Amino acid sequence: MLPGGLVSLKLTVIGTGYLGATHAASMAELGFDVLGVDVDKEKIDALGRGELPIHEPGLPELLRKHTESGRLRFTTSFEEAGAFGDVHFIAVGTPQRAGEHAADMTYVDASVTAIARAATKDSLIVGKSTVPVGSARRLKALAAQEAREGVTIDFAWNPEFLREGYAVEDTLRPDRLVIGSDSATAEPVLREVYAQAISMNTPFISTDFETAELVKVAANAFLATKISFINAFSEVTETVGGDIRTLADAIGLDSRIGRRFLNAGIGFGGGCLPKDIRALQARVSELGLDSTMRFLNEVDEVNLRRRDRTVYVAETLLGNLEGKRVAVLGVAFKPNSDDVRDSPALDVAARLFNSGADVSVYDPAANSNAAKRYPRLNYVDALTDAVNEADLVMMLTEWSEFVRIDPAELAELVAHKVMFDGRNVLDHRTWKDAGWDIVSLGHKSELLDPVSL
Ligand SMILES: NC(=O)c1ccc[n+]([C@@H]2O[C@H](COP(=O)([O-])OP(=O)(O)OC[C@H]3O[C@@H](n4cnc5c(N)ncnc54)[C@H](O)[C@@H]3O)[C@@H](O)[C@H]2O)c1
Ligand SMILES: O=c1ccn([C@@H]2O[C@H](COP(=O)(O)OP(=O)(O)O[C@H]3O[C@H](CO)[C@@H](O)[C@H](O)[C@H]3O)[C@@H](O)[C@H]2O)c(=O)[nH]1
Repeated sequence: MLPGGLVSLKLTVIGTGYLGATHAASMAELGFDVLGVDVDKEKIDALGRGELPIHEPGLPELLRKHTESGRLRFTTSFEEAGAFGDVHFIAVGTPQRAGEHAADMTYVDASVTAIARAATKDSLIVGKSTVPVGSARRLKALAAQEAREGVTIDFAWNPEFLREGYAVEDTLRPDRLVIGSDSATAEPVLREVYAQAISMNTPFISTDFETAELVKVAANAFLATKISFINAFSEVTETVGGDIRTLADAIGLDSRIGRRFLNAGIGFGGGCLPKDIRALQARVSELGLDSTMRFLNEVDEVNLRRRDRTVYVAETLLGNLEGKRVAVLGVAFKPNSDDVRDSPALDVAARLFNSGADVSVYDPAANSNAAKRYPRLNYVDALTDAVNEADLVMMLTEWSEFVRIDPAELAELVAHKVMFDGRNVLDHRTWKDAGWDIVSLGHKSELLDPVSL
Protein backbone atom coordinates (compact mmCIF):
# COMPACT_ATOMS: atom_id res chain seq x y z
CA MET A 1 0.00 0.00 0.00
CA LEU A 2 1.07 3.53 -0.62
CA PRO A 3 1.39 5.77 2.41
CA GLY A 4 -1.64 8.03 2.91
CA GLY A 5 -1.58 11.77 3.51
CA LEU A 6 -0.79 14.40 0.94
CA VAL A 7 2.80 15.44 1.50
CA SER A 8 3.94 12.01 2.64
CA LEU A 9 3.83 10.82 -0.97
CA LYS A 10 7.31 10.90 -2.47
CA LEU A 11 7.44 11.66 -6.18
CA THR A 12 10.03 11.07 -8.84
CA VAL A 13 9.96 12.72 -12.26
CA ILE A 14 11.88 10.72 -14.83
CA GLY A 15 13.10 12.89 -17.70
CA THR A 16 13.84 16.48 -16.70
CA GLY A 17 13.45 18.40 -19.97
CA TYR A 18 10.81 21.05 -20.72
CA LEU A 19 8.01 18.93 -19.30
CA GLY A 20 9.85 17.08 -16.52
CA ALA A 21 11.76 20.03 -15.03
CA THR A 22 8.50 21.98 -14.86
CA HIS A 23 6.57 19.10 -13.37
CA ALA A 24 9.24 18.37 -10.77
CA ALA A 25 9.53 21.96 -9.56
CA SER A 26 5.76 22.45 -9.59
CA MET A 27 5.18 19.30 -7.53
CA ALA A 28 7.75 20.58 -5.00
CA GLU A 29 5.83 23.86 -4.92
CA LEU A 30 2.72 21.84 -3.98
CA GLY A 31 4.57 20.48 -0.96
CA PHE A 32 5.87 17.11 -2.15
CA ASP A 33 9.38 15.75 -1.80
CA VAL A 34 10.50 15.31 -5.39
CA LEU A 35 13.45 13.57 -7.02
CA GLY A 36 14.16 14.46 -10.67
CA VAL A 37 15.87 11.70 -12.67
CA ASP A 38 17.60 11.97 -16.03
CA VAL A 39 20.29 10.14 -17.99
CA ASP A 40 21.88 13.48 -18.94
CA LYS A 41 24.43 14.07 -16.19
CA GLU A 42 25.21 17.63 -17.21
CA LYS A 43 21.53 18.55 -17.02
CA ILE A 44 21.11 16.86 -13.64
CA ASP A 45 24.19 18.61 -12.23
CA ALA A 46 22.90 22.01 -13.40
CA LEU A 47 19.40 21.41 -12.05
CA GLY A 48 20.86 20.20 -8.75
CA ARG A 49 22.71 23.52 -8.42
CA GLY A 50 19.38 25.28 -9.00
CA GLU A 51 20.34 26.30 -12.55
CA LEU A 52 17.71 25.83 -15.23
CA PRO A 53 19.18 24.84 -18.62
CA ILE A 54 16.08 26.06 -20.52
CA HIS A 55 14.16 29.33 -20.80
CA GLU A 56 10.76 29.04 -19.14
CA PRO A 57 9.22 32.06 -17.36
CA GLY A 58 8.71 31.52 -13.61
CA LEU A 59 10.56 28.21 -13.51
CA PRO A 60 14.03 29.46 -12.41
CA GLU A 61 12.47 30.94 -9.26
CA LEU A 62 10.65 27.70 -8.37
CA LEU A 63 13.72 25.60 -9.08
CA ARG A 64 15.94 27.75 -6.88
CA LYS A 65 13.37 27.92 -4.10
CA HIS A 66 12.97 24.18 -3.84
CA THR A 67 16.55 23.07 -4.44
CA GLU A 68 17.37 25.41 -1.54
CA SER A 69 14.53 24.12 0.65
CA GLY A 70 15.75 20.55 -0.01
CA ARG A 71 12.32 19.48 -1.23
CA LEU A 72 13.61 19.08 -4.80
CA ARG A 73 16.68 16.99 -5.60
CA PHE A 74 18.09 15.51 -8.80
CA THR A 75 19.90 12.28 -9.63
CA THR A 76 21.00 10.04 -12.47
CA SER A 77 20.51 6.98 -10.27
CA PHE A 78 17.45 4.82 -10.89
CA GLU A 79 18.39 2.83 -7.77
CA GLU A 80 17.98 5.95 -5.69
CA ALA A 81 14.70 6.76 -7.48
CA GLY A 82 13.37 3.23 -7.01
CA ALA A 83 14.00 3.31 -3.28
CA PHE A 84 12.60 6.83 -2.91
CA GLY A 85 9.44 7.16 -4.98
CA ASP A 86 5.84 6.20 -4.27
CA VAL A 87 4.81 7.73 -7.58
CA HIS A 88 7.09 7.83 -10.63
CA PHE A 89 6.13 10.27 -13.40
CA ILE A 90 7.51 9.41 -16.84
CA ALA A 91 8.34 12.62 -18.73
CA VAL A 92 11.00 11.48 -21.22
CA GLY A 93 10.99 12.48 -24.89
CA THR A 94 8.99 10.79 -27.66
CA PRO A 95 10.52 12.45 -30.74
CA GLN A 96 9.74 11.59 -34.34
CA ARG A 97 11.74 8.56 -35.43
CA ALA A 98 14.46 9.43 -37.92
CA GLY A 99 13.11 9.15 -41.47
CA GLU A 100 9.64 8.10 -40.29
CA HIS A 101 6.47 9.67 -38.97
CA ALA A 102 6.10 7.35 -35.97
CA ALA A 103 7.08 8.29 -32.42
CA ASP A 104 10.33 6.93 -31.05
CA MET A 105 9.35 5.01 -27.91
CA THR A 106 12.90 3.97 -27.02
CA TYR A 107 13.21 6.45 -24.15
CA VAL A 108 9.83 5.66 -22.64
CA ASP A 109 10.47 1.91 -22.80
CA ALA A 110 13.95 2.31 -21.29
CA SER A 111 12.78 4.54 -18.45
CA VAL A 112 9.79 2.35 -17.53
CA THR A 113 12.01 -0.72 -17.58
CA ALA A 114 14.67 0.96 -15.45
CA ILE A 115 12.31 2.27 -12.78
CA ALA A 116 10.31 -0.97 -12.63
CA ARG A 117 13.51 -2.92 -12.05
CA ALA A 118 14.77 -0.44 -9.45
CA ALA A 119 11.56 0.00 -7.40
CA THR A 120 12.01 -1.59 -3.99
CA LYS A 121 8.50 -0.75 -2.74
CA ASP A 122 4.97 -0.85 -4.11
CA SER A 123 4.58 2.17 -6.34
CA LEU A 124 2.62 3.83 -9.12
CA ILE A 125 4.14 4.64 -12.51
CA VAL A 126 2.35 7.54 -14.21
CA GLY A 127 3.06 8.22 -17.88
CA LYS A 128 2.99 11.88 -18.90
CA SER A 129 4.87 11.75 -22.21
CA THR A 130 2.80 11.92 -25.40
CA VAL A 131 2.58 8.37 -26.78
CA PRO A 132 0.82 6.33 -29.49
CA VAL A 133 -2.50 4.87 -28.36
CA GLY A 134 -1.96 1.38 -26.96
CA SER A 135 1.33 2.23 -25.28
CA ALA A 136 0.03 2.45 -21.69
CA ARG A 137 -1.42 -1.04 -21.73
CA ARG A 138 1.82 -2.44 -23.19
CA LEU A 139 3.98 -0.52 -20.73
CA LYS A 140 1.92 -1.64 -17.76
CA ALA A 141 2.63 -5.27 -18.72
CA LEU A 142 6.30 -4.41 -19.24
CA ALA A 143 6.54 -2.84 -15.77
CA ALA A 144 4.85 -5.85 -14.14
CA GLN A 145 7.25 -8.19 -15.91
CA GLU A 146 10.33 -6.19 -14.87
CA ALA A 147 9.25 -5.57 -11.22
CA ARG A 148 11.14 -7.26 -8.40
CA GLU A 149 9.64 -10.23 -6.61
CA GLY A 150 7.10 -8.99 -4.03
CA VAL A 151 6.89 -5.46 -5.43
CA THR A 152 3.59 -4.40 -7.01
CA ILE A 153 3.63 -1.70 -9.66
CA ASP A 154 0.40 0.10 -10.48
CA PHE A 155 0.12 2.07 -13.70
CA ALA A 156 -1.72 5.17 -14.97
CA TRP A 157 -1.58 7.54 -17.92
CA ASN A 158 -1.86 11.24 -17.19
CA PRO A 159 -1.21 13.23 -20.39
CA GLU A 160 0.19 16.73 -20.07
CA PHE A 161 -1.29 19.77 -21.80
CA LEU A 162 1.13 22.52 -20.71
CA ARG A 163 2.25 25.15 -23.19
CA GLU A 164 5.85 26.29 -23.27
CA GLY A 165 6.09 29.86 -22.07
CA TYR A 166 3.22 29.21 -19.61
CA ALA A 167 4.41 25.86 -18.33
CA VAL A 168 4.38 26.59 -14.59
CA GLU A 169 1.00 28.31 -14.69
CA ASP A 170 -0.46 25.45 -16.77
CA THR A 171 0.92 22.84 -14.37
CA LEU A 172 -0.30 24.50 -11.19
CA ARG A 173 -3.62 25.66 -12.67
CA PRO A 174 -4.45 23.22 -15.48
CA ASP A 175 -7.62 23.43 -17.61
CA ARG A 176 -8.30 19.79 -16.90
CA LEU A 177 -6.72 16.66 -15.47
CA VAL A 178 -7.05 13.43 -17.39
CA ILE A 179 -6.19 10.09 -15.82
CA GLY A 180 -6.30 6.76 -17.64
CA SER A 181 -6.04 3.56 -15.66
CA ASP A 182 -7.50 0.09 -15.36
CA SER A 183 -7.14 -0.32 -11.61
CA ALA A 184 -9.14 1.01 -8.67
CA THR A 185 -5.98 2.11 -6.87
CA ALA A 186 -4.31 4.60 -9.23
CA GLU A 187 -7.02 7.27 -9.26
CA PRO A 188 -7.12 7.94 -5.48
CA VAL A 189 -3.33 8.39 -5.44
CA LEU A 190 -3.47 10.89 -8.31
CA ARG A 191 -6.37 12.69 -6.61
CA GLU A 192 -3.98 13.20 -3.67
CA VAL A 193 -1.20 14.44 -5.92
CA TYR A 194 -3.51 16.91 -7.66
CA ALA A 195 -5.58 17.81 -4.59
CA GLN A 196 -4.85 21.51 -4.92
CA ALA A 197 -6.02 21.78 -8.54
CA ILE A 198 -9.05 19.63 -7.71
CA SER A 199 -9.90 21.98 -4.83
CA MET A 200 -9.98 24.82 -7.41
CA ASN A 201 -12.67 22.87 -9.32
CA THR A 202 -10.34 21.74 -12.10
CA PRO A 203 -12.27 19.09 -14.07
CA PHE A 204 -10.84 15.65 -13.25
CA ILE A 205 -11.53 13.10 -15.96
CA SER A 206 -10.95 9.51 -14.96
CA THR A 207 -11.05 7.15 -17.90
CA ASP A 208 -9.39 4.15 -19.55
CA PHE A 209 -5.84 4.09 -20.94
CA GLU A 210 -6.85 4.48 -24.57
CA THR A 211 -9.07 7.50 -24.03
CA ALA A 212 -6.40 9.23 -21.95
CA GLU A 213 -3.74 8.66 -24.62
CA LEU A 214 -6.08 9.78 -27.41
CA VAL A 215 -7.27 12.93 -25.59
CA LYS A 216 -3.73 14.23 -25.76
CA VAL A 217 -3.12 13.66 -29.46
CA ALA A 218 -6.67 14.71 -30.35
CA ALA A 219 -6.13 18.05 -28.62
CA ASN A 220 -2.88 18.70 -30.47
CA ALA A 221 -4.32 17.52 -33.80
CA PHE A 222 -7.25 19.91 -33.33
CA LEU A 223 -4.97 22.84 -32.52
CA ALA A 224 -2.76 22.10 -35.53
CA THR A 225 -5.84 21.82 -37.75
CA LYS A 226 -7.13 25.17 -36.53
CA ILE A 227 -3.84 26.86 -37.40
CA SER A 228 -3.64 25.26 -40.84
CA PHE A 229 -7.29 26.11 -41.45
CA ILE A 230 -6.60 29.83 -41.11
CA ASN A 231 -3.32 29.50 -42.99
CA ALA A 232 -5.14 27.83 -45.90
CA PHE A 233 -7.42 30.88 -46.00
CA SER A 234 -4.25 32.99 -46.05
CA GLU A 235 -3.39 31.41 -49.36
CA VAL A 236 -6.76 32.56 -50.66
CA THR A 237 -6.52 36.13 -49.34
CA GLU A 238 -2.97 36.42 -50.67
CA THR A 239 -4.43 35.64 -54.07
CA VAL A 240 -7.76 37.47 -54.22
CA GLY A 241 -7.24 40.13 -51.56
CA GLY A 242 -8.89 40.42 -48.18
CA ASP A 243 -7.58 40.72 -44.66
CA ILE A 244 -6.82 37.47 -42.84
CA ARG A 245 -6.82 39.12 -39.40
CA THR A 246 -10.32 40.54 -39.88
CA LEU A 247 -11.48 37.18 -41.23
CA ALA A 248 -10.10 35.42 -38.13
CA ASP A 249 -11.66 38.01 -35.81
CA ALA A 250 -15.02 37.68 -37.51
CA ILE A 251 -15.24 33.88 -37.49
CA GLY A 252 -13.71 33.80 -34.03
CA LEU A 253 -16.62 35.79 -32.64
CA ASP A 254 -18.76 32.72 -33.20
CA SER A 255 -18.34 31.09 -29.79
CA ARG A 256 -18.51 27.66 -31.44
CA ILE A 257 -15.31 28.54 -33.30
CA GLY A 258 -13.42 30.90 -30.96
CA ARG A 259 -10.62 33.32 -31.89
CA ARG A 260 -7.71 31.47 -30.25
CA PHE A 261 -5.30 29.53 -32.51
CA LEU A 262 -6.51 31.39 -35.58
CA ASN A 263 -3.37 33.50 -35.90
CA ALA A 264 -2.17 33.23 -39.47
CA GLY A 265 1.52 33.41 -40.23
CA ILE A 266 4.53 31.21 -40.90
CA GLY A 267 2.88 28.27 -39.17
CA PHE A 268 3.29 25.94 -36.25
CA GLY A 269 6.44 24.27 -35.02
CA GLY A 270 7.92 23.06 -31.76
CA GLY A 271 8.54 19.74 -30.10
CA CYS A 272 4.83 18.83 -30.05
CA LEU A 273 2.29 19.74 -32.74
CA PRO A 274 4.31 18.70 -35.84
CA LYS A 275 5.57 15.40 -34.47
CA ASP A 276 2.30 14.57 -32.74
CA ILE A 277 0.15 14.85 -35.88
CA ARG A 278 2.65 12.71 -37.77
CA ALA A 279 2.82 10.09 -35.01
CA LEU A 280 -0.97 9.95 -34.85
CA GLN A 281 -1.19 9.26 -38.57
CA ALA A 282 1.50 6.60 -38.29
CA ARG A 283 -0.28 4.93 -35.39
CA VAL A 284 -3.72 4.80 -37.00
CA SER A 285 -2.15 3.42 -40.18
CA GLU A 286 -0.50 0.72 -38.08
CA LEU A 287 -3.99 -0.06 -36.75
CA GLY A 288 -5.23 -0.50 -40.32
CA LEU A 289 -7.08 2.84 -40.39
CA ASP A 290 -5.06 4.36 -43.22
CA SER A 291 -7.68 6.90 -44.29
CA THR A 292 -8.91 8.04 -40.90
CA MET A 293 -6.35 10.74 -40.21
CA ARG A 294 -5.36 11.43 -43.80
CA PHE A 295 -6.57 15.02 -43.45
CA LEU A 296 -3.63 15.57 -41.09
CA ASN A 297 -1.33 15.16 -44.10
CA GLU A 298 -3.00 18.24 -45.52
CA VAL A 299 -2.69 20.04 -42.19
CA ASP A 300 1.04 19.29 -42.23
CA GLU A 301 1.39 20.29 -45.88
CA VAL A 302 -0.45 23.61 -45.52
CA ASN A 303 1.81 24.31 -42.56
CA LEU A 304 5.04 23.54 -44.42
CA ARG A 305 3.89 25.53 -47.47
CA ARG A 306 3.85 28.66 -45.28
CA ARG A 307 7.61 28.29 -44.87
CA ASP A 308 8.05 27.92 -48.65
CA ARG A 309 5.94 31.01 -49.21
CA THR A 310 8.03 32.96 -46.69
CA VAL A 311 11.24 32.03 -48.51
CA TYR A 312 9.56 33.01 -51.79
CA VAL A 313 8.54 36.38 -50.30
CA ALA A 314 12.14 37.10 -49.24
CA GLU A 315 13.48 36.10 -52.66
CA THR A 316 10.93 38.27 -54.42
CA LEU A 317 11.39 41.30 -52.21
CA LEU A 318 15.17 41.13 -52.58
CA GLY A 319 15.35 40.14 -56.23
CA ASN A 320 18.20 37.79 -55.56
CA LEU A 321 19.36 36.58 -52.16
CA GLU A 322 23.07 36.43 -52.95
CA GLY A 323 24.91 38.73 -50.56
CA LYS A 324 21.72 40.46 -49.38
CA ARG A 325 21.54 41.34 -45.69
CA VAL A 326 18.55 39.76 -44.00
CA ALA A 327 17.80 40.45 -40.33
CA VAL A 328 15.84 37.60 -38.75
CA LEU A 329 14.09 38.63 -35.54
CA GLY A 330 13.16 35.52 -33.56
CA VAL A 331 14.10 31.90 -34.19
CA ALA A 332 12.34 30.19 -31.27
CA PHE A 333 9.23 28.27 -32.42
CA LYS A 334 7.17 30.68 -30.32
CA PRO A 335 7.85 33.63 -28.00
CA ASN A 336 8.88 33.17 -24.35
CA SER A 337 10.71 29.96 -25.18
CA ASP A 338 14.25 29.02 -26.20
CA ASP A 339 12.96 25.92 -28.00
CA VAL A 340 13.93 25.64 -31.67
CA ARG A 341 12.64 22.13 -32.34
CA ASP A 342 10.99 22.19 -35.78
CA SER A 343 10.96 25.99 -35.60
CA PRO A 344 9.49 27.55 -38.77
CA ALA A 345 11.54 30.69 -38.10
CA LEU A 346 14.85 28.85 -37.88
CA ASP A 347 13.99 26.73 -40.90
CA VAL A 348 13.35 29.87 -42.97
CA ALA A 349 16.54 31.56 -41.69
CA ALA A 350 18.63 28.53 -42.65
CA ARG A 351 17.05 28.28 -46.09
CA LEU A 352 17.75 31.94 -46.82
CA PHE A 353 21.35 31.46 -45.70
CA ASN A 354 21.70 28.38 -47.92
CA SER A 355 20.46 30.46 -50.86
CA GLY A 356 23.27 32.96 -50.38
CA ALA A 357 21.77 35.59 -48.07
CA ASP A 358 23.86 37.13 -45.31
CA VAL A 359 21.56 36.27 -42.37
CA SER A 360 21.84 37.97 -38.97
CA VAL A 361 19.75 36.40 -36.24
CA TYR A 362 18.61 37.86 -32.98
CA ASP A 363 16.39 36.00 -30.53
CA PRO A 364 16.06 37.03 -26.88
CA ALA A 365 16.45 33.41 -25.66
CA ALA A 366 16.98 30.93 -28.50
CA ASN A 367 20.26 32.04 -30.12
CA SER A 368 22.38 29.38 -28.46
CA ASN A 369 19.97 26.51 -29.18
CA ALA A 370 19.68 27.71 -32.77
CA ALA A 371 23.46 27.93 -33.09
CA LYS A 372 23.75 24.26 -32.09
CA ARG A 373 21.55 23.37 -35.10
CA TYR A 374 22.77 25.92 -37.64
CA PRO A 375 26.17 27.21 -36.48
CA ARG A 376 26.86 29.14 -39.68
CA LEU A 377 24.22 31.84 -39.26
CA ASN A 378 25.41 35.12 -37.77
CA TYR A 379 23.93 35.25 -34.25
CA VAL A 380 23.99 38.62 -32.53
CA ASP A 381 23.10 39.72 -29.02
CA ALA A 382 20.98 42.77 -29.80
CA LEU A 383 18.18 43.67 -32.13
CA THR A 384 20.07 46.76 -33.28
CA ASP A 385 23.04 44.61 -34.36
CA ALA A 386 20.80 42.28 -36.34
CA VAL A 387 19.12 45.05 -38.33
CA ASN A 388 22.24 47.08 -38.98
CA GLU A 389 22.32 47.89 -42.73
CA ALA A 390 19.68 45.21 -43.42
CA ASP A 391 18.06 44.99 -46.84
CA LEU A 392 15.10 43.11 -45.35
CA VAL A 393 13.91 42.68 -41.75
CA MET A 394 11.93 39.50 -41.05
CA MET A 395 9.99 39.27 -37.78
CA LEU A 396 9.44 35.54 -37.48
CA THR A 397 8.71 35.00 -33.75
CA GLU A 398 6.46 37.50 -32.03
CA TRP A 399 8.47 38.30 -28.90
CA SER A 400 6.94 41.39 -27.26
CA GLU A 401 10.28 43.20 -27.78
CA PHE A 402 9.64 42.96 -31.53
CA VAL A 403 5.96 43.82 -31.42
CA ARG A 404 6.88 47.05 -29.60
CA ILE A 405 9.54 48.17 -32.14
CA ASP A 406 9.27 51.81 -33.15
CA PRO A 407 9.42 51.77 -36.98
CA ALA A 408 10.82 55.31 -37.10
CA GLU A 409 13.77 54.33 -34.86
CA LEU A 410 14.38 51.13 -36.81
CA ALA A 411 14.35 53.07 -40.07
CA GLU A 412 17.55 54.86 -38.94
CA LEU A 413 19.47 51.58 -38.80
CA VAL A 414 18.52 49.62 -41.92
CA ALA A 415 19.72 49.94 -45.51
CA HIS A 416 16.20 49.43 -46.92
CA LYS A 417 12.91 49.90 -45.09
CA VAL A 418 11.31 46.56 -45.92
CA MET A 419 9.63 44.54 -43.16
CA PHE A 420 8.16 41.04 -43.33
CA ASP A 421 5.68 40.46 -40.48
CA GLY A 422 5.70 36.67 -40.23
CA ARG A 423 3.21 36.52 -37.38
CA ASN A 424 0.67 39.18 -38.37
CA VAL A 425 1.17 41.15 -35.18
CA LEU A 426 2.47 44.53 -36.38
CA ASP A 427 0.28 47.51 -37.09
CA HIS A 428 0.77 47.91 -40.84
CA ARG A 429 -0.63 51.46 -40.95
CA THR A 430 1.99 52.69 -38.45
CA TRP A 431 4.80 51.01 -40.37
CA LYS A 432 3.63 52.40 -43.71
CA ASP A 433 3.30 55.87 -42.21
CA ALA A 434 6.94 55.57 -41.08
CA GLY A 435 7.95 54.94 -44.69
CA TRP A 436 8.24 51.17 -44.65
CA ASP A 437 7.12 48.58 -47.18
CA ILE A 438 5.49 45.95 -45.00
CA VAL A 439 4.42 42.51 -46.17
CA SER A 440 2.77 39.66 -44.29
CA LEU A 441 1.19 36.34 -45.10
CA GLY A 442 -2.56 36.45 -45.57
CA HIS A 443 -2.55 39.78 -47.42
CA LYS A 444 -2.32 40.44 -51.13
CA SER A 445 0.65 42.60 -52.05
CA GLU A 446 1.50 44.32 -55.30
CA LEU A 447 5.11 43.39 -54.52
CA LEU A 448 4.34 39.66 -54.75
CA ASP A 449 2.80 37.17 -57.15
CA PRO A 450 -0.34 35.40 -55.93
CA VAL A 451 0.02 31.94 -54.42
CA SER A 452 0.18 29.29 -57.13
CA LEU A 453 -0.13 25.65 -56.21
N1 LIG B 1 7.54 20.37 -24.10
C1 LIG B 1 6.25 20.48 -23.88
O1 LIG B 1 5.70 21.59 -23.86
C2 LIG B 1 5.40 19.27 -23.66
C3 LIG B 1 4.08 19.43 -23.21
C4 LIG B 1 3.28 18.29 -23.06
C5 LIG B 1 3.78 17.04 -23.36
N2 LIG B 1 5.06 16.93 -23.81
C6 LIG B 1 5.56 15.58 -24.08
O2 LIG B 1 6.44 15.28 -23.00
C7 LIG B 1 7.53 14.47 -23.42
C8 LIG B 1 8.84 15.16 -23.08
O3 LIG B 1 8.92 16.33 -23.83
P1 LIG B 1 10.01 17.46 -23.52
O4 LIG B 1 9.69 18.60 -24.39
O5 LIG B 1 10.12 17.66 -22.06
O6 LIG B 1 11.33 16.73 -24.05
P2 LIG B 1 12.87 17.04 -23.69
O7 LIG B 1 13.66 16.50 -24.80
O8 LIG B 1 13.01 18.47 -23.29
O9 LIG B 1 13.14 16.18 -22.37
C9 LIG B 1 13.23 14.80 -22.36
C10 LIG B 1 14.24 14.40 -21.28
O10 LIG B 1 14.21 12.99 -21.11
C11 LIG B 1 15.53 12.57 -20.82
N3 LIG B 1 15.66 11.11 -21.01
C12 LIG B 1 15.78 10.42 -22.18
N4 LIG B 1 15.86 9.10 -21.92
C13 LIG B 1 15.78 8.96 -20.59
C14 LIG B 1 15.79 7.84 -19.72
N5 LIG B 1 15.88 6.59 -20.19
N6 LIG B 1 15.71 8.05 -18.40
C15 LIG B 1 15.62 9.30 -17.90
N7 LIG B 1 15.59 10.41 -18.68
C16 LIG B 1 15.67 10.24 -20.00
C17 LIG B 1 16.38 13.41 -21.75
O11 LIG B 1 17.74 13.42 -21.35
C18 LIG B 1 15.68 14.76 -21.63
O12 LIG B 1 16.25 15.54 -20.59
C19 LIG B 1 7.28 14.24 -24.90
O13 LIG B 1 6.54 13.06 -25.06
C20 LIG B 1 6.42 15.43 -25.31
O14 LIG B 1 5.64 15.17 -26.46
C21 LIG B 1 5.88 18.00 -23.94
O1 LIG C 1 -2.84 30.84 -33.72
C1 LIG C 1 -1.74 30.28 -33.64
C2 LIG C 1 -1.29 29.62 -32.47
C3 LIG C 1 -0.05 29.00 -32.48
N1 LIG C 1 0.73 29.03 -33.59
C4 LIG C 1 2.03 28.31 -33.59
O2 LIG C 1 1.80 26.98 -33.16
C5 LIG C 1 2.95 26.46 -32.50
C6 LIG C 1 2.57 25.81 -31.20
O3 LIG C 1 2.09 26.77 -30.28
P1 LIG C 1 1.58 26.35 -28.84
O4 LIG C 1 0.54 25.30 -29.00
O5 LIG C 1 1.22 27.55 -28.10
O6 LIG C 1 2.91 25.75 -28.23
P2 LIG C 1 3.36 24.42 -27.48
O7 LIG C 1 4.09 24.88 -26.27
O8 LIG C 1 4.04 23.55 -28.48
O9 LIG C 1 2.03 23.70 -26.94
C7 LIG C 1 1.33 22.70 -27.68
O10 LIG C 1 1.95 21.44 -27.54
C8 LIG C 1 2.10 20.99 -26.17
C9 LIG C 1 2.86 19.69 -26.20
O11 LIG C 1 2.06 18.61 -26.57
C10 LIG C 1 0.73 20.86 -25.54
O12 LIG C 1 0.87 20.40 -24.20
C11 LIG C 1 0.00 22.20 -25.60
O13 LIG C 1 -1.30 22.08 -25.06
C12 LIG C 1 -0.07 22.64 -27.06
O14 LIG C 1 -0.67 23.94 -27.17
C13 LIG C 1 3.91 27.64 -32.36
O15 LIG C 1 4.89 27.52 -33.37
C14 LIG C 1 3.05 28.86 -32.60
O16 LIG C 1 3.75 29.93 -33.16
C15 LIG C 1 0.29 29.66 -34.75
O17 LIG C 1 0.99 29.67 -35.77
N2 LIG C 1 -0.93 30.28 -34.74
